[in-house]
This record gives sequence, structure tokens and C-alpha cells, in this order.
Amino acid sequence: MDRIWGQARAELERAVGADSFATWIEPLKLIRLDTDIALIACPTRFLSDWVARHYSSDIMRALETVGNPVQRLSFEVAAMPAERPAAPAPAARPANPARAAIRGEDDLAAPLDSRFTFDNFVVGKPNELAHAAARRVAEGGPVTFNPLFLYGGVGLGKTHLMHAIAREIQIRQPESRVLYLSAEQFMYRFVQALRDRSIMDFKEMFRTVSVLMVDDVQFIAGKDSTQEEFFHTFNALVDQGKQIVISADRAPGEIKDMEERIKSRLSCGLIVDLHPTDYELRLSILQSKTEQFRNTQPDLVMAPGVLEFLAHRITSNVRVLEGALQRLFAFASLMGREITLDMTQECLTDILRSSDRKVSIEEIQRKVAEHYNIRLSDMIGPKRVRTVARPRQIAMYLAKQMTSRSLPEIGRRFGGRDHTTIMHGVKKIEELRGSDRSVAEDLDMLRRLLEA
Ligand SMILES: Nc1ncnc2c1ncn2[C@@H]1O[C@H](COP(=O)(O)OP(=O)(O)OP(=O)(O)O)[C@@H](O)[C@H]1O
Repeated sequence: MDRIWGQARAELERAVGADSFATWIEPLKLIRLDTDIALIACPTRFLSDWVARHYSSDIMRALETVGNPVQRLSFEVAAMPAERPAAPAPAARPANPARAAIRGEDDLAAPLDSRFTFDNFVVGKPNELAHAAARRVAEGGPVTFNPLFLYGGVGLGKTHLMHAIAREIQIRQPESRVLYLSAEQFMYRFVQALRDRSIMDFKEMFRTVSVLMVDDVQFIAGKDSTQEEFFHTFNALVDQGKQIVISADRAPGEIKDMEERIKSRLSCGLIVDLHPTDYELRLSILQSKTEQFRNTQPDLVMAPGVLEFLAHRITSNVRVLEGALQRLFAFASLMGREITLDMTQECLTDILRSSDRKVSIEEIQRKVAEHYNIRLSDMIGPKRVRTVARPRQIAMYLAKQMTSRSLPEIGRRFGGRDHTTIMHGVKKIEELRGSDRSVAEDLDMLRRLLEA
């Protein structure tokens, strides 16, 4: 099953595009193939409804293409295993309909994503240095640091910045030849040139560009002749004073199986890293993407606190954050409903579960009790005096926000209270957070303590 699904997934990624694939198809798993039915596991009811409505024919087509035609699909909502079948690696970055080639005549260059501009890049503490360096290179002028080496974990904005640089240089200096491509494409072109005996043309093409940008350079580690060729290309361009921009998932010195001389060459310019996002940056990104969405869907209604909830709960990377938001928007417009906290939790169960920070309700109760100087037993006890009841409601609110426990489950941990009591407490604190600054500050501080 895993092998068939791996092949079908590769077909599907091509058919629906990288973004839709990541949002809708990635979480699915093929469980069984009967004579004419494919049984597919889905982490939530919402996802299965949506996929059934929008992607059934794509899935059936993909299964047919890989030699397993079926007449219909059946979906089963089930907890998903942590690991998923690996799809065969695509030859290059998946085609994306939003991507537009900036230099159509240059079939070497990878297409640039029209959304990846400096204007759309949200700057915060974790990425401000990388952003400033990227801006400086994009503004042109004398080459001050060569190469510019950007690195950081998955989905933190390296490719976005690379595309923004390429686009900006093209706008400012239309005559310059900016060549942006992934290291994988560099290798592919190189191997092709070797096969076609056109290596001199290959060298000539690479050595006459004004700016060379290579994404995900760690890919050529361990590929000896590609590394060798890359090294010569790199040196030739630096000698001519041409700007080079490189990205990788780690610092040059940490790339395994990369020749020492290449590591040292890569290290001699400016090395900047994109740090993991912090809460403030995640919230700004979510706000900015929501604004962009509102420009096309002005009737979008979102309850206060939803974006804050997402920024707290999804800490893995910006791509996951974007995918979650995209799914929420799709759900809201499909159902014609306001986006509330409850709806967010229902619609994103799978994403939230996998990015769960594993803060326990007991930890929340302990921290809140310490903060307000009350006894831990008062969290579950019956006292109704305000000095105890308010901290208890704060703990209920944090339990709802920071864990994936349901209201009845939270109720049980608060001395067997009814779920409506928890709901009332959560609502009360939601209101106070908007109207009482000291409550908002306490909540922020407690969250930080719990996340530490
Ligand atoms: N600061 C930011 N502001 C706005 N969008 C961002 C920001 N950082 C990342 N993104 C978005 O997150 C998504 C993932 O970013 P990107 O593809 O640049 O990551 P990456 O670091 O190249 O990841 P990978 O290592 O997987 O190649 C993109 O859609 C990008 O636009």
C-alpha cells in the first residue's frame, strides 16, 4: 500500500500543485485497495469531506496512472501514524501555478514564485538580519559580501528571500542576468551536459551570469563531480566580481560530505541564519496573510483570539502555519461560517495534534496557582471567592488554548466540573483579555512561562 500510495502521491502533487497537496493530500493515507474501492484514512471528518468533494477525481486518476484503477473512494476518519510513505523525490521543485518565470528565455532558471516578494515578507527579530542582508544584495551596487549565505530550518523563508532578491534585482537592473536555481537543478543540468557532451556550453552559460543564486546547496554534498563543477563555477564568478547567493538548511561548516575547500569558499562572505520563529513573528505573519486574504474575501469574519491561538499552538514552521490558515479560510468560505476558536480546533485537529507542545493541564494549574499565590487544591476545589475563581478560570482558558483537550476532559481535571462551566470560564477570560490589561499581561506571561 505504501509503495502504491507513494507513487500516487507524486502524481497528485504534480496534478494539484504543491500548496494544495500540502494542505489536503499530505495528511491522507491509503489503507486498502479492493476490486473497485480504495479505502483512504483521513485525520479529520472535515478533511475527508473536503477531499471527497474536491479531489476524488484527482485521486482516482492518480491511482489509475500508477496501475491501480478504482471505481470509487471510501474515507475513514482515523488517527494517523506518525510516519508517512515517502513519495519518490521529484526532479525539481514541484510546479506551482502561482509561479511565474522572470526570464522566459532562460531555460536554466527556475521559475520565481510571484508571491515571494520583499513586500510579502514579514520581518521580526528572528529573521531581521537575513532580511537586511538580502535587501542589501538586492539593491545592487558594489558587491560587499560574496557569497551571501542564508541558512535555516525547514519552512523559515529561505526560498522566499532568494526569490525576492532575484525579482528585485531584475526590476532594478533589467539588463542583468540573474540565475536562480536549486542545487538539484544545477546537478541535473550538469549531468545532462555531460551526457549530451555539451559541458563547454554548460560552463559558458553559468560563467556569464551577473548573479548566481543556488537554493538548498546541501543537496550536492556527497555528489563528487557536481561539487567539483560547482566549485569551479563559484570561483570563476567570484573572480569576476559577480554576486553569489546561496541557501542551505545548515551553516557551511555543518554540511556533511561537502568538500572542505567548498565549505571554506562558502564561508568567506556573509553567513546569516533565519532563526526559528517566535510568537510575535508568527502572529505578524498570520495577521499579514489574513489581511491579504481579506482583500479578496472582504466578508471573512474571524473571532478575536483565533490568530493568537494559532501563533501559540503551531510553532513548527511558517509553511505549516500558512497551510493551517489556508484550510481555515477554505472551510469558512465553504460553510459560510465565522471562524471561531471551536471551529479552528475542529478543522485543524491533525495539525494541532502534531504540533502539540505537550503542556499538561496539571502544569498549567500549578503555574497559575503559583502566580496568583493560591493553593493548587483550590484549582479543583469548590471555592467561589473571586481571588480563587478568577485564577481558576485563567487556568481553564490556558488549558483550552494550549492543549488539545476537549471541554469535558478539561472539566474532569478541574474537579469534575461540567463542560458548560469550563466554556463559561473560557468566555469570561476571552472578554477580560480584551478589556482588562492586567489580565492580558498575566496571560502573556503565564504562556511564556509554560512554553519555556
Ligand atoms: N517572514 C515571512 N513572511 C511571510 N511569509 C513567510 C515568511 N517566512 C516564510 N514564509 C512563507 O512560508 C513558506 C515557506 O517558506 P520557504 O519556502 O521560503 O521556506 P524555506 O526556508 O525555503 O524551506 P525549505 O527548507 O523547505 O526549502 C512560504 O510560503 C513563505 O512565503
